[in-house]
Amino acid sequence: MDFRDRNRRGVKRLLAAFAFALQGVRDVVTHEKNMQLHLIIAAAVLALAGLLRLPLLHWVLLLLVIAGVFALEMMNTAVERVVDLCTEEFHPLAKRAKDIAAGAVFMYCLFAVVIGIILFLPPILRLLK
Ligand SMILES: Nc1ncnc2c1ncn2[C@@H]1O[C@H](COP(=O)(O)OP(=O)(O)OP(=O)(O)O)[C@@H](O)[C@H]1O
Repeated sequence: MDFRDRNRRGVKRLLAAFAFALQGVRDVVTHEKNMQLHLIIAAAVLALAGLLRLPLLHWVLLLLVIAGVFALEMMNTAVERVVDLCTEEFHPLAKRAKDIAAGAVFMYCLFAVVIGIILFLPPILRLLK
């Protein structure tokens, strides 16, 4: 499929967009260490949720938070790549753009940890009693 072919219509266009999006997912999963770390942590969190038999609503919250981390990490990577494309020189604006994008992931992860504590602490304490 040629990315310059703008004449695709209907299902073909949808399938092409889907294929390009999957290429993006494969790209970050294979090349980005941070994304690989997020995947390992997400797998561990979901395994723990299974062991502790968390209620369905808690599973939904966990999946929302995990999806948010994945999506933000991908947007951060996209910002990094675009900045690298714009300049290979040191530029204060390039630094601000990259650091703000990384800060967005950090902020979200911070709140994800708090949500994790709220969801996991009570069943863990119950188990230890
Ligand atoms: N072109 C640039 N101009 C100014 N500062 C930059 C530039 N590129 C990166 N930086 C800054 O240098 C630091 C390290 O960036 P570096 O490029 O090593 O990692 P990254 O691009 O943020 O992530 P990755 O390692 O995943 O590519 C960050 O604070 C970043 O903002």
